[in-house]
Amino acid sequence: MSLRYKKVTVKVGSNVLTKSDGTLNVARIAHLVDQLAWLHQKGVEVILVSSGAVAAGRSELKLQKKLDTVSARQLCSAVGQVKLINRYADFFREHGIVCAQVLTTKDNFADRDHYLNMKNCITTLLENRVLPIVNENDTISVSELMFTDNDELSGLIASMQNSEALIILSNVEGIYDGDPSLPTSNIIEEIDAKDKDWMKNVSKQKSGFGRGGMLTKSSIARKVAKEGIEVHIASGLKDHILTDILRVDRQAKHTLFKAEARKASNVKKWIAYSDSFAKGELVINQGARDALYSEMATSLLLIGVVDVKGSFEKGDIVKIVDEQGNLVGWGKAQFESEKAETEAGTKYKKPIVHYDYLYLIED
Ligand SMILES: Nc1ncnc2c1ncn2[C@@H]1O[C@H](COP(=O)(O)OP(=O)(O)O)[C@@H](O)[C@H]1O
Ligand SMILES: N[C@@H](CCC(=O)OP(=O)(O)O)C(=O)O
Repeated sequence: MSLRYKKVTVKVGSNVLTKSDGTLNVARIAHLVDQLAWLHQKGVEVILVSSGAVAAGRSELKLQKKLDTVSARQLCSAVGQVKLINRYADFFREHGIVCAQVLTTKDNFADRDHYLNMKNCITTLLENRVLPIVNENDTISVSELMFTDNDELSGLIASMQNSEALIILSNVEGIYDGDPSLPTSNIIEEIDAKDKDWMKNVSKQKSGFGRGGMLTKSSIARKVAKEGIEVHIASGLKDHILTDILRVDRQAKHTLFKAEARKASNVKKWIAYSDSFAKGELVINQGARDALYSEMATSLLLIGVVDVKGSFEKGDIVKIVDEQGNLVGWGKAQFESEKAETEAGTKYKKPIVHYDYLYLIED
């Protein structure tokens, strides 16, 4: 019996791990661990991104007074993460597997050094046959600098670790072609990452304990699939779902985002997730935009830059927008903002962003 992948990132949403009364669904966690352990024993490298800390903490605490959102999140996650990780550790131990807790914040990916440090941490765990369990550190995350949700974090981890697949387990069977609560809606079984049409059916609606909803899952899934990683969105409430997705002799109804054949380089992957760390902005004209989107690998030259906003140093990430303010992509600046400003619109030879350090969002 063969398996589809040898290296996967699995993300589990809060609603899979909690019951409707908010308490941890211990039987569900045990069943997920059984499947993850089976994969681990078959030699698959697994990284688990698990939500559920806030939900687990909330059900444990009897709050004496009403707290503001930030304090409540800090308190609940600090208490809940301990409960959650202990459950995982106990269940994995029964399978003879050592797991590890990796708590992170968006800041830990801010520059290339931090990013590579995080990558090294997870790689070292995997090399030592330790199963990493990653979660955002909500206790110390600053609201404005948080991941939208753990879907975004799992996309980043899958990309950073060069996983072959990202499996997102939620409380729905996949992406529906209409309102998920209507009997007339059906699961879209396969999505081409280039296609956008189906997105109109995805609403902002989210489940009881979820943070981002299907909308973030969808856009992250597209982004990750375009980097050459297959993305499966499936129900974590279904028995054997993980093993059914990985075993070639099994099938399970869910949504698959087909990976694009072209694989992005490691540096481009890092830049793809660096939007919130951009220090400045380059406004480019239509000609430059067309050149960047042409079939040829093209660097951004200053001749096509009409405005330089903000202050940045050589090596900083800059945002690239068109004259209408639409986002074109991000890149690593080859020189500082002052020089870019002076030379903007000129035939200055050295590109402000080299193609190897340029990530374009598609239109
Ligand atoms: N077209 C759609 N197909 C599936 N789910 C959808 C769609 N539009 C909105 N949703 C909502 O997205 C929810 C899942 O996202 P979320 O609440 O973030 O879960 P999780 O806790 O797993 O991250 C579903 O429970 C559903 O209410
Ligand atoms: N770090 C949070 C995760 C919040 C979150 O993204 O939840 P979800 O949308 O259910 O994946 C927690 O552990 O509660």
